Amino acid sequence: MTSLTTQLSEEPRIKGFILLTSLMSRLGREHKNLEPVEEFILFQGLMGVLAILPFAVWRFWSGNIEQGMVDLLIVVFMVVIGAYVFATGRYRLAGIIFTMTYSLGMVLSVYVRGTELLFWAYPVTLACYFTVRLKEATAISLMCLALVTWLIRDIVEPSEMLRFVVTYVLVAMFAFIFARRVHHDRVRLSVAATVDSLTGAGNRRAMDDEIESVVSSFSRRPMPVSLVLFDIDHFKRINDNHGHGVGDQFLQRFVEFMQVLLRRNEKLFRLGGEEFVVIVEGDVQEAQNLADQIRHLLEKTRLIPGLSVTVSVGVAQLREKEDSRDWMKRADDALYRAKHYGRNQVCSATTN
Ligand SMILES: Nc1nc2c(ncn2[C@@H]2O[C@H](COP(=O)(O)OP(=O)(O)OP(=O)(O)O)[C@@H](O)[C@H]2O)c(=O)[nH]1
Repeated sequence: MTSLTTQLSEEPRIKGFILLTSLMSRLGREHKNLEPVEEFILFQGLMGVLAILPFAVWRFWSGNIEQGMVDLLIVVFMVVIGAYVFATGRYRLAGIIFTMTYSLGMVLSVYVRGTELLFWAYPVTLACYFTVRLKEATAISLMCLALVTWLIRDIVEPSEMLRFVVTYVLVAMFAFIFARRVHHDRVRLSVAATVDSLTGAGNRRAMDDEIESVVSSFSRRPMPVSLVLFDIDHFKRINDNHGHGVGDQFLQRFVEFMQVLLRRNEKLFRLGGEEFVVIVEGDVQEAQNLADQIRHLLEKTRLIPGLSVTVSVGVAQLREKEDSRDWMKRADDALYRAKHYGRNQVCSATTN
Protein backbone atom coordinates (compact mmCIF):
# COMPACT_ATOMS: atom_id res chain seq x y z
CA MET A 1 0.00 0.00 0.00
CA THR A 2 2.86 2.35 0.93
CA SER A 3 4.72 1.62 -2.28
CA LEU A 4 1.57 2.21 -4.31
CA THR A 5 1.02 5.59 -2.65
CA THR A 6 4.64 6.59 -3.20
CA GLN A 7 4.42 5.52 -6.82
CA LEU A 8 1.26 7.58 -7.32
CA SER A 9 2.80 10.75 -5.91
CA GLU A 10 5.98 10.24 -7.98
CA GLU A 11 4.21 9.69 -11.28
CA PRO A 12 1.08 11.82 -11.34
CA ARG A 13 0.61 11.39 -15.12
CA ILE A 14 -0.07 7.69 -14.79
CA LYS A 15 -1.92 8.05 -11.51
CA GLY A 16 -5.34 7.24 -12.94
CA PHE A 17 -4.11 4.26 -14.88
CA ILE A 18 -2.24 2.72 -11.94
CA LEU A 19 -5.12 3.35 -9.59
CA LEU A 20 -7.58 1.68 -11.94
CA THR A 21 -5.42 -1.35 -12.74
CA SER A 22 -4.36 -1.89 -9.12
CA LEU A 23 -7.96 -1.64 -7.98
CA MET A 24 -9.07 -4.09 -10.66
CA SER A 25 -6.34 -6.59 -9.89
CA ARG A 26 -6.91 -6.22 -6.14
CA LEU A 27 -10.63 -6.76 -6.56
CA GLY A 28 -9.97 -9.75 -8.81
CA ARG A 29 -7.40 -11.23 -6.43
CA GLU A 30 -9.35 -10.75 -3.27
CA HIS A 31 -12.71 -11.64 -4.70
CA LYS A 32 -12.13 -14.77 -6.77
CA ASN A 33 -10.83 -16.06 -10.10
CA LEU A 34 -13.36 -14.99 -12.67
CA GLU A 35 -14.75 -17.53 -15.12
CA PRO A 36 -14.37 -16.53 -18.79
CA VAL A 37 -18.15 -16.16 -19.22
CA GLU A 38 -18.29 -14.10 -16.04
CA GLU A 39 -15.50 -11.86 -17.33
CA PHE A 40 -17.26 -11.53 -20.65
CA ILE A 41 -20.55 -10.53 -19.02
CA LEU A 42 -18.73 -7.86 -16.99
CA PHE A 43 -16.80 -6.71 -20.05
CA GLN A 44 -19.97 -6.61 -22.15
CA GLY A 45 -21.75 -4.73 -19.39
CA LEU A 46 -19.01 -2.13 -19.24
CA MET A 47 -18.80 -1.81 -23.03
CA GLY A 48 -22.60 -1.70 -23.27
CA VAL A 49 -22.79 1.10 -20.73
CA LEU A 50 -19.98 3.05 -22.44
CA ALA A 51 -21.55 2.55 -25.88
CA ILE A 52 -25.20 3.14 -25.01
CA LEU A 53 -25.08 5.77 -22.25
CA PRO A 54 -23.90 8.64 -24.52
CA PHE A 55 -26.75 7.80 -26.94
CA ALA A 56 -29.26 7.82 -24.08
CA VAL A 57 -28.04 11.25 -22.91
CA TRP A 58 -28.02 12.61 -26.44
CA ARG A 59 -31.54 11.32 -27.11
CA PHE A 60 -32.96 12.87 -23.97
CA TRP A 61 -31.12 16.09 -24.88
CA SER A 62 -32.60 16.15 -28.37
CA GLY A 63 -36.11 15.42 -27.10
CA ASN A 64 -36.32 11.78 -28.24
CA ILE A 65 -37.69 10.60 -24.90
CA GLU A 66 -39.03 7.19 -26.04
CA GLN A 67 -35.72 5.95 -27.46
CA GLY A 68 -33.84 7.62 -24.61
CA MET A 69 -35.90 5.59 -22.14
CA VAL A 70 -35.15 2.34 -24.01
CA ASP A 71 -31.40 3.12 -23.97
CA LEU A 72 -31.47 4.11 -20.32
CA LEU A 73 -33.35 0.94 -19.35
CA ILE A 74 -30.72 -1.20 -21.10
CA VAL A 75 -27.91 0.67 -19.30
CA VAL A 76 -29.59 0.28 -15.88
CA PHE A 77 -30.14 -3.44 -16.50
CA MET A 78 -26.52 -3.92 -17.53
CA VAL A 79 -25.25 -2.19 -14.41
CA VAL A 80 -27.55 -4.19 -12.11
CA ILE A 81 -26.73 -7.53 -13.74
CA GLY A 82 -22.98 -6.72 -13.84
CA ALA A 83 -23.00 -5.86 -10.13
CA TYR A 84 -24.96 -9.04 -9.33
CA VAL A 85 -22.51 -11.22 -11.26
CA PHE A 86 -19.49 -9.58 -9.66
CA ALA A 87 -20.91 -9.84 -6.16
CA THR A 88 -22.21 -13.41 -6.35
CA GLY A 89 -20.29 -15.09 -9.17
CA ARG A 90 -23.64 -16.57 -10.33
CA TYR A 91 -23.23 -15.91 -14.00
CA ARG A 92 -25.54 -18.62 -15.43
CA LEU A 93 -28.88 -16.98 -14.68
CA ALA A 94 -27.30 -13.53 -15.02
CA GLY A 95 -26.06 -14.47 -18.50
CA ILE A 96 -29.58 -15.40 -19.62
CA ILE A 97 -31.16 -12.26 -18.15
CA PHE A 98 -28.35 -10.12 -19.58
CA THR A 99 -28.72 -11.61 -23.06
CA MET A 100 -32.51 -11.37 -22.99
CA THR A 101 -32.25 -7.73 -21.89
CA TYR A 102 -30.07 -6.49 -24.70
CA SER A 103 -31.84 -8.71 -27.25
CA LEU A 104 -35.25 -7.34 -26.27
CA GLY A 105 -33.70 -3.85 -26.11
CA MET A 106 -32.66 -4.25 -29.73
CA VAL A 107 -36.15 -5.49 -30.72
CA LEU A 108 -37.72 -2.59 -28.83
CA SER A 109 -35.42 -0.15 -30.61
CA VAL A 110 -36.56 -1.51 -33.98
CA TYR A 111 -40.15 -1.19 -32.78
CA VAL A 112 -39.58 2.46 -31.82
CA ARG A 113 -37.24 3.57 -34.65
CA GLY A 114 -37.92 1.10 -37.46
CA THR A 115 -35.06 0.05 -39.72
CA GLU A 116 -32.81 2.91 -38.55
CA LEU A 117 -31.37 0.74 -35.74
CA LEU A 118 -31.61 -2.61 -37.51
CA PHE A 119 -27.82 -3.02 -37.70
CA TRP A 120 -27.73 -3.53 -33.94
CA ALA A 121 -29.20 -6.97 -34.60
CA TYR A 122 -25.76 -8.22 -35.77
CA PRO A 123 -23.65 -7.45 -32.67
CA VAL A 124 -26.55 -8.57 -30.48
CA THR A 125 -26.78 -12.03 -32.04
CA LEU A 126 -22.99 -12.33 -31.99
CA ALA A 127 -22.84 -11.46 -28.28
CA CYS A 128 -25.49 -14.10 -27.40
CA TYR A 129 -23.03 -16.86 -28.27
CA PHE A 130 -20.53 -15.62 -25.70
CA THR A 131 -22.86 -15.30 -22.73
CA VAL A 132 -25.26 -18.25 -22.82
CA ARG A 133 -25.18 -21.88 -23.95
CA LEU A 134 -25.29 -22.67 -27.66
CA LYS A 135 -28.90 -23.87 -27.68
CA GLU A 136 -30.07 -20.86 -25.68
CA ALA A 137 -28.13 -18.46 -27.91
CA THR A 138 -29.66 -20.04 -31.03
CA ALA A 139 -33.16 -19.83 -29.53
CA ILE A 140 -32.69 -16.16 -28.56
CA SER A 141 -31.21 -15.34 -31.99
CA LEU A 142 -34.11 -16.96 -33.81
CA MET A 143 -36.63 -15.28 -31.52
CA CYS A 144 -35.03 -11.88 -32.27
CA LEU A 145 -35.05 -12.62 -35.99
CA ALA A 146 -38.73 -13.60 -35.91
CA LEU A 147 -39.73 -10.50 -33.90
CA VAL A 148 -37.67 -8.07 -35.98
CA THR A 149 -38.84 -9.40 -39.34
CA TRP A 150 -42.42 -9.24 -38.10
CA LEU A 151 -41.94 -5.63 -36.94
CA ILE A 152 -40.44 -4.44 -40.25
CA ARG A 153 -42.60 -6.56 -42.56
CA ASP A 154 -44.59 -3.55 -43.85
CA ILE A 155 -41.79 -1.01 -44.06
CA VAL A 156 -39.13 -2.81 -46.12
CA GLU A 157 -39.07 -4.21 -49.62
CA PRO A 158 -39.10 -8.03 -49.86
CA SER A 159 -35.61 -7.99 -51.40
CA GLU A 160 -34.30 -5.90 -48.49
CA MET A 161 -35.98 -8.22 -46.02
CA LEU A 162 -34.34 -11.19 -47.71
CA ARG A 163 -30.91 -9.51 -47.53
CA PHE A 164 -31.40 -8.86 -43.83
CA VAL A 165 -32.56 -12.42 -43.05
CA VAL A 166 -29.72 -14.04 -45.02
CA THR A 167 -26.97 -11.86 -43.50
CA TYR A 168 -28.42 -12.24 -39.99
CA VAL A 169 -28.57 -16.03 -40.32
CA LEU A 170 -24.98 -16.08 -41.64
CA VAL A 171 -23.71 -14.03 -38.70
CA ALA A 172 -25.56 -16.31 -36.26
CA MET A 173 -24.23 -19.41 -38.01
CA PHE A 174 -20.59 -18.25 -37.89
CA ALA A 175 -21.00 -17.25 -34.26
CA PHE A 176 -22.44 -20.71 -33.53
CA ILE A 177 -19.54 -22.52 -35.23
CA PHE A 178 -16.95 -20.34 -33.50
CA ALA A 179 -18.57 -20.69 -30.06
CA ARG A 180 -18.84 -24.48 -30.46
CA ARG A 181 -15.18 -24.72 -31.35
CA VAL A 182 -14.17 -22.58 -28.38
CA HIS A 183 -16.33 -24.70 -26.09
CA HIS A 184 -14.77 -27.97 -27.30
CA ASP A 185 -11.25 -26.55 -26.96
CA ARG A 186 -12.01 -25.36 -23.43
CA VAL A 187 -13.27 -28.81 -22.41
CA ARG A 188 -10.20 -30.46 -23.97
CA LEU A 189 -7.80 -28.04 -22.30
CA SER A 190 -9.54 -28.33 -18.97
CA VAL A 191 -9.27 -32.15 -19.08
CA ALA A 192 -5.60 -31.93 -20.10
CA ALA A 193 -4.90 -29.51 -17.25
CA THR A 194 -6.69 -31.39 -14.49
CA VAL A 195 -6.64 -35.12 -15.30
CA ASP A 196 -3.72 -37.50 -14.87
CA SER A 197 -3.14 -38.92 -18.34
CA LEU A 198 -2.09 -42.40 -17.21
CA THR A 199 -4.83 -43.21 -14.73
CA GLY A 200 -7.68 -40.76 -15.34
CA ALA A 201 -7.63 -39.65 -11.68
CA GLY A 202 -7.46 -35.91 -10.93
CA ASN A 203 -3.90 -34.61 -11.21
CA ARG A 204 -1.82 -32.66 -8.70
CA ARG A 205 -3.03 -29.28 -9.94
CA ALA A 206 -6.69 -30.34 -9.64
CA MET A 207 -5.96 -31.65 -6.15
CA ASP A 208 -4.32 -28.39 -5.06
CA ASP A 209 -7.33 -26.41 -6.33
CA GLU A 210 -9.78 -28.76 -4.63
CA ILE A 211 -7.91 -28.65 -1.31
CA GLU A 212 -7.75 -24.83 -1.44
CA SER A 213 -11.45 -24.65 -2.14
CA VAL A 214 -12.26 -27.11 0.69
CA VAL A 215 -10.11 -25.10 3.14
CA SER A 216 -11.72 -21.84 2.13
CA SER A 217 -15.30 -23.16 2.42
CA PHE A 218 -14.36 -24.75 5.78
CA SER A 219 -13.29 -21.32 7.07
CA ARG A 220 -16.76 -19.98 6.19
CA ARG A 221 -18.76 -23.04 7.29
CA PRO A 222 -16.79 -25.61 9.32
CA MET A 223 -17.92 -29.17 8.49
CA PRO A 224 -15.73 -32.20 9.26
CA VAL A 225 -13.52 -33.02 6.30
CA SER A 226 -10.50 -35.33 6.09
CA LEU A 227 -7.58 -35.92 3.81
CA VAL A 228 -6.70 -39.55 3.06
CA LEU A 229 -3.27 -40.25 1.57
CA PHE A 230 -2.72 -43.68 -0.06
CA ASP A 231 0.75 -44.96 -0.94
CA ILE A 232 1.17 -48.33 -2.61
CA ASP A 233 3.69 -50.47 -0.73
CA HIS A 234 6.92 -51.53 -2.42
CA PHE A 235 5.70 -50.32 -5.77
CA LYS A 236 9.27 -50.20 -7.06
CA ARG A 237 9.37 -54.00 -6.78
CA ILE A 238 6.45 -54.31 -9.24
CA ASN A 239 8.40 -52.26 -11.77
CA ASP A 240 11.63 -54.12 -11.04
CA ASN A 241 10.15 -57.62 -11.11
CA HIS A 242 7.43 -57.28 -13.77
CA GLY A 243 8.42 -54.27 -15.84
CA HIS A 244 7.27 -50.67 -16.04
CA GLY A 245 4.31 -51.61 -18.26
CA VAL A 246 2.86 -53.83 -15.54
CA GLY A 247 3.50 -51.03 -13.02
CA ASP A 248 1.49 -48.65 -15.22
CA GLN A 249 -1.25 -51.22 -15.62
CA PHE A 250 -1.41 -51.70 -11.88
CA LEU A 251 -1.81 -47.95 -11.32
CA GLN A 252 -4.69 -47.85 -13.82
CA ARG A 253 -6.44 -50.83 -12.20
CA PHE A 254 -5.89 -49.32 -8.75
CA VAL A 255 -7.71 -46.14 -9.82
CA GLU A 256 -10.60 -48.18 -11.31
CA PHE A 257 -10.75 -50.20 -8.08
CA MET A 258 -10.84 -47.03 -5.97
CA GLN A 259 -13.47 -45.36 -8.12
CA VAL A 260 -15.82 -48.31 -7.63
CA LEU A 261 -15.43 -47.99 -3.84
CA LEU A 262 -15.61 -44.21 -3.49
CA ARG A 263 -18.79 -42.16 -3.38
CA ARG A 264 -19.47 -39.57 -6.10
CA ASN A 265 -18.38 -36.65 -3.91
CA GLU A 266 -15.14 -38.41 -2.90
CA LYS A 267 -12.78 -37.40 -5.69
CA LEU A 268 -9.56 -39.28 -6.27
CA PHE A 269 -6.33 -37.48 -7.17
CA ARG A 270 -2.92 -38.79 -8.10
CA LEU A 271 -0.37 -36.87 -6.10
CA GLY A 272 2.48 -38.37 -8.11
CA GLY A 273 4.11 -41.79 -8.60
CA GLU A 274 2.16 -44.33 -6.52
CA GLU A 275 0.59 -41.82 -4.13
CA PHE A 276 -3.11 -40.97 -4.25
CA VAL A 277 -5.34 -38.60 -2.30
CA VAL A 278 -9.03 -38.67 -1.45
CA ILE A 279 -10.90 -35.86 0.30
CA VAL A 280 -13.60 -37.36 2.51
CA GLU A 281 -16.52 -35.35 3.85
CA GLY A 282 -16.39 -36.72 7.37
CA ASP A 283 -14.35 -36.73 10.56
CA VAL A 284 -11.11 -38.60 11.07
CA GLN A 285 -12.91 -41.72 12.32
CA GLU A 286 -15.15 -41.96 9.26
CA ALA A 287 -12.19 -41.37 6.94
CA GLN A 288 -10.13 -43.95 8.79
CA ASN A 289 -12.92 -46.53 8.49
CA LEU A 290 -13.17 -45.94 4.76
CA ALA A 291 -9.39 -46.14 4.35
CA ASP A 292 -9.27 -49.37 6.33
CA GLN A 293 -12.02 -50.97 4.24
CA ILE A 294 -10.12 -50.07 1.07
CA ARG A 295 -6.82 -51.31 2.50
CA HIS A 296 -8.42 -54.57 3.59
CA LEU A 297 -10.14 -55.13 0.24
CA LEU A 298 -6.98 -54.38 -1.74
CA GLU A 299 -5.08 -56.92 0.32
CA LYS A 300 -7.53 -59.62 -0.78
CA THR A 301 -7.83 -58.48 -4.41
CA ARG A 302 -5.48 -59.33 -7.25
CA LEU A 303 -5.68 -56.31 -9.52
CA ILE A 304 -3.04 -57.99 -11.68
CA PRO A 305 -3.34 -61.81 -11.60
CA GLY A 306 -0.75 -63.34 -9.30
CA LEU A 307 0.30 -59.99 -7.84
CA SER A 308 -0.41 -59.29 -4.16
CA VAL A 309 -0.17 -55.59 -3.32
CA THR A 310 -0.89 -53.64 -0.14
CA VAL A 311 -1.29 -49.98 0.64
CA SER A 312 -0.31 -47.69 3.53
CA VAL A 313 -2.59 -44.83 4.45
CA GLY A 314 -2.31 -41.53 6.33
CA VAL A 315 -5.46 -39.68 7.48
CA ALA A 316 -5.85 -36.13 8.81
CA GLN A 317 -9.00 -34.18 9.62
CA LEU A 318 -8.87 -30.46 8.80
CA ARG A 319 -8.40 -28.35 11.92
CA GLU A 320 -9.81 -24.90 12.52
CA LYS A 321 -7.61 -22.12 11.09
CA GLU A 322 -5.34 -24.69 9.44
CA ASP A 323 -4.05 -24.00 5.94
CA SER A 324 -3.75 -26.53 3.12
CA ARG A 325 -0.01 -26.99 3.55
CA ASP A 326 -0.24 -27.90 7.26
CA TRP A 327 -3.20 -30.17 6.62
CA MET A 328 -1.29 -32.04 3.93
CA LYS A 329 1.81 -32.19 6.12
CA ARG A 330 -0.12 -33.89 8.95
CA ALA A 331 -1.60 -36.46 6.53
CA ASP A 332 1.88 -37.05 5.12
CA ASP A 333 3.36 -37.53 8.62
CA ALA A 334 0.60 -40.04 9.40
CA LEU A 335 1.42 -41.89 6.17
CA TYR A 336 5.09 -41.89 7.10
CA ARG A 337 4.18 -43.55 10.41
CA ALA A 338 2.07 -46.17 8.60
CA LYS A 339 5.11 -46.98 6.45
CA HIS A 340 7.47 -46.88 9.39
CA TYR A 341 5.41 -49.28 11.53
CA GLY A 342 5.45 -51.98 8.85
CA ARG A 343 3.16 -50.82 5.95
CA ASN A 344 -0.28 -52.22 5.03
CA GLN A 345 -1.96 -50.13 7.72
CA VAL A 346 -3.83 -46.86 8.34
CA CYS A 347 -2.48 -44.18 10.69
CA SER A 348 -4.32 -41.02 11.65
CA ALA A 349 -3.08 -37.60 12.75
CA THR A 350 -4.54 -36.19 15.95
CA THR A 351 -7.20 -33.57 15.37
CA ASN A 352 -6.61 -31.36 18.44
N1 LIG B 1 5.23 -47.90 -13.66
C1 LIG B 1 5.32 -46.69 -13.12
N2 LIG B 1 6.16 -46.49 -12.10
C2 LIG B 1 6.20 -45.25 -11.54
C3 LIG B 1 5.43 -44.18 -12.02
N3 LIG B 1 5.70 -43.09 -11.25
C4 LIG B 1 6.61 -43.48 -10.35
N4 LIG B 1 6.92 -44.78 -10.50
C5 LIG B 1 7.87 -45.61 -9.75
O1 LIG B 1 7.35 -45.80 -8.45
C6 LIG B 1 8.44 -46.19 -7.62
C7 LIG B 1 8.27 -45.59 -6.26
O2 LIG B 1 9.28 -46.06 -5.48
P1 LIG B 1 9.47 -45.69 -3.97
O3 LIG B 1 9.24 -44.22 -3.79
O4 LIG B 1 10.80 -46.25 -3.51
O5 LIG B 1 8.30 -46.37 -3.23
P2 LIG B 1 7.97 -47.91 -2.98
O6 LIG B 1 8.82 -48.83 -3.77
O7 LIG B 1 6.51 -48.04 -3.16
O8 LIG B 1 8.34 -48.07 -1.47
P3 LIG B 1 7.46 -47.65 -0.21
O9 LIG B 1 6.60 -46.49 -0.65
O10 LIG B 1 8.46 -47.25 0.83
O11 LIG B 1 6.67 -48.82 0.19
C8 LIG B 1 9.72 -45.74 -8.35
O12 LIG B 1 10.42 -46.88 -8.78
C9 LIG B 1 9.20 -44.95 -9.55
O13 LIG B 1 10.02 -45.15 -10.68
C10 LIG B 1 4.57 -44.43 -13.13
O14 LIG B 1 3.86 -43.56 -13.61
N5 LIG B 1 4.54 -45.69 -13.63
